[in-house]
Amino acid sequence: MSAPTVDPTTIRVRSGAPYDVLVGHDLTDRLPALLGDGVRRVAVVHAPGAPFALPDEVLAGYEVLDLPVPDGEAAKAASVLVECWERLGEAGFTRSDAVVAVGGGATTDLGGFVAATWLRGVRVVHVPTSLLAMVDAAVGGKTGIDTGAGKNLVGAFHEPAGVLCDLDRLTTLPAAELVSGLGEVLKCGFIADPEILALVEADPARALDPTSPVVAELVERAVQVKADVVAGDLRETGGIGGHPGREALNYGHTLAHAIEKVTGYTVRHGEAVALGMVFVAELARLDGRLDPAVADRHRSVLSSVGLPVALPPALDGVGFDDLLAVMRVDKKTRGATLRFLVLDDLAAPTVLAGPSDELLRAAYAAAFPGAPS
Ligand SMILES: NC(=O)c1ccc[n+]([C@@H]2O[C@H](COP(=O)([O-])OP(=O)(O)OC[C@H]3O[C@@H](n4cnc5c(N)ncnc54)[C@H](O)[C@@H]3O)[C@@H](O)[C@H]2O)c1
Ligand SMILES: O=C(O)C(=O)C[C@@H](O)[C@H](O)[C@H](O)COP(=O)(O)O
Ligand SMILES: [Zn+2]
Repeated sequence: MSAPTVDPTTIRVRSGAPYDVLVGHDLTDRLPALLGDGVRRVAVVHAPGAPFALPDEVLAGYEVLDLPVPDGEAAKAASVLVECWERLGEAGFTRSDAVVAVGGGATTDLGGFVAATWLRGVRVVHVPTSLLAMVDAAVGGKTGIDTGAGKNLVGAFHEPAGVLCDLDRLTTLPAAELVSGLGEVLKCGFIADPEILALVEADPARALDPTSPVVAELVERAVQVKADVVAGDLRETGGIGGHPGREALNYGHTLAHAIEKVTGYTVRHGEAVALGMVFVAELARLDGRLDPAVADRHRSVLSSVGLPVALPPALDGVGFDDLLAVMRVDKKTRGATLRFLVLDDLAAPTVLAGPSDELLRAAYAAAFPGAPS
């Protein structure tokens, strides 16, 4: 059942071409306003199934090209992208037409990349359906697909014209996916807004209830963090005043992406980010920059909502060297120099460039005692 209709919270992303992220209940009928005037035809990129359907009345004013794509990470493949291009070509899709991507972060990443590449860029509006996509993937304009060498290695920056975070959609989201989304929410807490950590710590059960006002506040706060960061450094070229800029949003992601790749994407993104944050917290602690109590807070708050802080069975038999090999092709790597986002303190992210393999190994052993090297 939907909560009573109230005006959504509007978060403006003040980047290259400013746009709004709407957060609230019962918002689907706002889609035409986000698409804007002059759009006659929409290509709806969506995963299969009822949670990713848009009501007929919302699309009534448009000619609709239905573009179903595989569920989850399987959508982020070159073959799927090519199939979408073929469909757009057959339809004669023009620059006055628009893409609408409805789904989790994998769908919005793929749909955004379709929009970024077709005719060198057409309008896209995201309708994220997972917590993770609402707070992160659909906002900020990073789009892309995976390759055999790793995650998100091909992509483009292409900002949406608007983002519709209808919290009612979270009621069908599987519990494990909500938990995964909390991984990115808590990341925002560590890098920028510690009130997020306090909200979750005060009552973890409410953070796990998609109908609770706490979840609405967490979404709003995490979107605000992302909006602020990308407004300052849209293309990840660097921050100012010692802040790492957009790379801060990559907190925990260097190890996370390697874990996702070596496990064939069977570990959820937010789960992998949780493990990656436990790792970089130990890295920062061993490097003498992070108070041990803050490092420990990673484990406590992540585990309080059921995020993993110990290596899952999917990593059985995987040694640190296997992960290190994948981390060497991370986008933040420069030549042979690996770079990790770490914290000097809560809300004080910085880049640690070129840590020795010994330090990395020690941090991994401290984070995950007994793990194979
Ligand atoms: N572009 C970015 O800035 C950015 C940021 C963070 C993550 N990402 C990417 O996002 C992806 C992860 O996103 P995700 O966690 O949403 O995963 P996902 O898109 O794979 O969705 C996870 C699962 O949840 C299901 N689901 C989604 N919404 C649902 C709903 N309302 N009801 C029922 N089921 C629903 C999907 O069908 C899927 O099975 C990764 O590929 C990650 O790299 C991108
Ligand atoms: O928006 C960003 O910038 C991020 O880094 C957000 C991350 O949560 C997200 O997973 C992103 O897709 C990772 O980007 P990548 O450039 O490391 O592939
Ligand atoms: Zn992420």
